[in-house]
Amino acid sequence: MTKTIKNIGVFTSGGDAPGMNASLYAIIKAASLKNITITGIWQGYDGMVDASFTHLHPKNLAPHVHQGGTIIKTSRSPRFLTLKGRIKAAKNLKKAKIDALIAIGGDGTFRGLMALKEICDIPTIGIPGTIDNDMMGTDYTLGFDSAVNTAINAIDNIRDTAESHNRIFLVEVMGRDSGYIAINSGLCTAADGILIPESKKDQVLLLNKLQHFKNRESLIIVVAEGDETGAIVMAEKIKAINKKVDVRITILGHIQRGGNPTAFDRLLGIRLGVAALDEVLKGTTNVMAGLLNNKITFTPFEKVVKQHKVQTELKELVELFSR
Ligand SMILES: Nc1ncnc2c1ncn2[C@@H]1O[C@H](COP(=O)(O)OP(=O)(O)OP(=O)(O)O)[C@@H](O)[C@H]1O
Ligand SMILES: O=P(O)(O)OC[C@H]1O[C@](O)(CO)[C@@H](O)[C@@H]1O
Repeated sequence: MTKTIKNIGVFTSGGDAPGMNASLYAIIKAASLKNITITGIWQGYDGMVDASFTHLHPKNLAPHVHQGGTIIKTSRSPRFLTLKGRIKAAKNLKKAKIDALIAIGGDGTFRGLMALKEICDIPTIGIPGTIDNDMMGTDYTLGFDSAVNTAINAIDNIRDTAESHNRIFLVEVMGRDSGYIAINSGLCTAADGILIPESKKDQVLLLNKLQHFKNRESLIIVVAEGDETGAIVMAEKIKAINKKVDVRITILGHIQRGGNPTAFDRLLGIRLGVAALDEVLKGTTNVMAGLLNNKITFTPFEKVVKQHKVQTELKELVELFSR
């Protein structure tokens, strides 16, 4: 028989992402209306290993819905990667009478929940929270839309100075293994080239175009962090084939992880938060709540692996606009 769930542990893990606070708020608000206690676990898996727990009330979260980051903090926890660390975490959850877990994080976070399952039968549900948008089982991850908008604003600013000097700018955007931020921000800023890890053709197209480039106009090239060469090496390649070009590099970095979440990310966080809560209360376990074709869907963690493929339609757009 499924154990009655009265106390749910909630945590954020991996890279923070705008929309995490909105999602936490939704979970806590919905839980309070069902008389369910929400225990916040500080700093991701580190808080589980250290028994760093706190009671959360909707009033704690409502003033933070519009803010990026995560008020209960996050971590990449090497200790939880060890069996010793996970055994300690499982004991702490039991001692704190936590009956179920909701985790907001990326695919690494869900791998962590699968590892925990081997030593502890607590039900777990995941909410995709990463700016990289690199997960199966959802069209969008929390924070992606906000990160893309941040990158677009930055690239728009760079465009002004690039135009004024007729320079080539290589703008590196985040995405450890994924080109989604580069594709969306590049297309929305009319970039002249978009380099992503999922394509091998992109560099060839760009270098062909730049061979005879005269400094009579500017060019914006958006490069994904996870691209096989990256912005710095690419700048060298460009200078090697065309000595006349004036190239500058801007690495946007963690600026893309912060800032207020967009309306899309706030609403996504709220929808997935409430759906995750309802589903875990039904006794469902080891699934991630996602949004597929604008419908809430639950996908087993085993299938939520890094998504290295980009839709053909988007890839074709990248090639079209890189010519
Ligand atoms: N195989 C695993 N076994 C146990 N724990 C894991 C495993 N993989 C990841 N974790 C835990 O999950 C944490 C978060 O994973 P990771 O750092 O990969 O971020 P993520 O959730 O993928 O988010 P992001 O996409 O923002 O990087 C890790 O620091 C580690 O503590
Ligand atoms: O938090 P860290 O360790 O700097 O991680 C940076 C990585 O996290 C991500 O921002 C995803 O959260 C990647 O795009 C990036 O490569």
